Amino acid sequence: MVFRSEYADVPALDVPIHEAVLGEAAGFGDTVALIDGTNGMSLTYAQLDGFHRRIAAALAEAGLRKGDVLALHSPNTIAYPAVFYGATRAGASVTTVHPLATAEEFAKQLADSGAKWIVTVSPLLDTARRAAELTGGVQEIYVCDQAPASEGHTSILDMLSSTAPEPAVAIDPGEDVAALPYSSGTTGTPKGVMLTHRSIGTNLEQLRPFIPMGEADRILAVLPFFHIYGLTALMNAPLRCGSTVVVLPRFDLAQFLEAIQTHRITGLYVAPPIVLALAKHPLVGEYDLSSLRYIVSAAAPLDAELAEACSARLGLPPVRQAYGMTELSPGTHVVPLSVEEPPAGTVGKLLPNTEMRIVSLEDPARDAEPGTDGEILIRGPQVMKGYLGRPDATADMIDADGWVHTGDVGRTDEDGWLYVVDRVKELIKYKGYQVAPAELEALLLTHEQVADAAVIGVYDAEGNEVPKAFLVRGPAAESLTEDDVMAYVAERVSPYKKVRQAEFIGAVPRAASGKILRRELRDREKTENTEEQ
Ligand SMILES: CC(C)(COP(=O)(O)OP(=O)(O)OC[C@H]1O[C@@H](n2cnc3c(N)ncnc32)[C@H](O)[C@@H]1OP(=O)(O)O)[C@@H](O)C(=O)NCCC(=O)NCCSC(=O)/C=C/c1ccc(O)cc1
Repeated sequence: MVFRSEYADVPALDVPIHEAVLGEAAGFGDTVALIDGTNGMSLTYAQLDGFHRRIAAALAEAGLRKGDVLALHSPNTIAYPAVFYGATRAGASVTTVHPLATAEEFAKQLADSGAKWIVTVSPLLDTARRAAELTGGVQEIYVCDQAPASEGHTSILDMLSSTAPEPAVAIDPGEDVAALPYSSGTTGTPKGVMLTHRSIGTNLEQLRPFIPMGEADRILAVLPFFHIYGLTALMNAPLRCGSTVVVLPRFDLAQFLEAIQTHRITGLYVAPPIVLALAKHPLVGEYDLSSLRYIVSAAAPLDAELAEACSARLGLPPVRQAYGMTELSPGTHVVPLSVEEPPAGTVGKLLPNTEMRIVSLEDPARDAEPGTDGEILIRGPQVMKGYLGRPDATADMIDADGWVHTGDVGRTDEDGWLYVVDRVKELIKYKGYQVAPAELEALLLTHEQVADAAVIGVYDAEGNEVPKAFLVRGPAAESLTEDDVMAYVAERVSPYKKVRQAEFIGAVPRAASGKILRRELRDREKTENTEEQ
């Protein structure tokens, strides 16, 4: 059975993303577009419009051409949007990079995406330089700020006085890639997700009616712009509507609460760990959060009781969930703000122009019985173009009829509300960040004393899903401890990918094909936990 959206279709947005978002910017004039929540510096819409055009001109003058890939390697700053839209206006695809990526992780992304240009911030310049050295291929590294440490690198602040002509690049919104975020999808290591101007823009149109934004809205951007969630909900959507975006570079609870109070924030887009803090942390009571009108949570499963505790404590309507994934630009479901009492735990209803199937877990060729659990399949204009340079991985993810196999397990109720209940993909979600078991397993096998390794997600005492490694000792590795191995990994990956639990076992369970039997490890984990209780 194909579920279709109950909402009327919206037209595809067939313009480049910088036009879709900043088309009205000049008209918003002196309205404040962006505020740095750490120091109060701000940019108006007229400045954002002018600055992104100058950056486009300077990049084109430096030799950036349509189809080039530019790596944007920065925490959230007020300069981030100007660089992003400047790059797309010059014809680039922007690959967004985690600011805490190690040089080796960054180098892999540079090599895979073929990036020729890097824009970073001076505190991260060393990592960017090392990554560029490891790959070759990078023509120039720019910085967003000005600091003695970045001498010899052009700052985008210098670009603002460029007198070069603004490039007029012909962009085909349905074909040309605007953003190239990395995601591991349902299996394997991170891959470049090709999101076209049209898929991102149309998804903005699909989402707009349900969480409307306007000039009076003040949105807090603490989730990262480099993930499609932040890029869409915290950058593209509010800047398109003349709202004000208050930007924070990382999540620090006191700074976050202070920013809500000082800037009279009206809307929060968060992930479950922030809902937890808002529901439980004593510090929350010390701030005036009365400006808040709504909270949206996405990126990972949100416990219904926790959501209820959060909205009750803050005197707000229920926390609205949304569902989607990077490969879907990202949204497919949302709980509309206009629905006052959505059922507890739902991630929402299908967005316009979007279709869904829920297929049997035993026999994917069959639909699951109505109301029962099955894998969620999605079709719609927000589906990615594919994984860059990986036709096989793309074909595994998008079938011949255009359905994306999400790897998430869900069911609907009789009113069409979707509930996500489990996951069949091997991916681990640490606080809404993807951790690919295959990537950690490959790294663990580079440890001289580890003979074999498998990684699955387990839950820690706070209810966070965390990576756990099952390890087989190599010969002469009797003295190797779990802590040694965890420290080895921690030195080589971004902090969110750390292995946070480990256990030695006799052998990793594998199928005849060599494939790790993760279910056996999960069952083993469950049995051990039951025995402990
Ligand atoms: C704000 C969070 C929730 C919590 O932050 P945290 O507590 O600092 O933890 P981190 O996970 O960021 O950091 C891991 C470690 O790095 C450390 N860290 C941290 N920033 C630093 C630092 N700048 N220096 C140095 N150490 C540091 C941090 O202290 C921590 O240390 P440790 O635990 O001791 O290893 C953070 O995890 C976070 O941003 N998560 C969300 C990720 C995210 O946006 N995912 C979206 C994927 S796309 C998607 O799902 C789309 C859905 C969607 C669906 C439908 C829609 O309509 C729209 C969207």
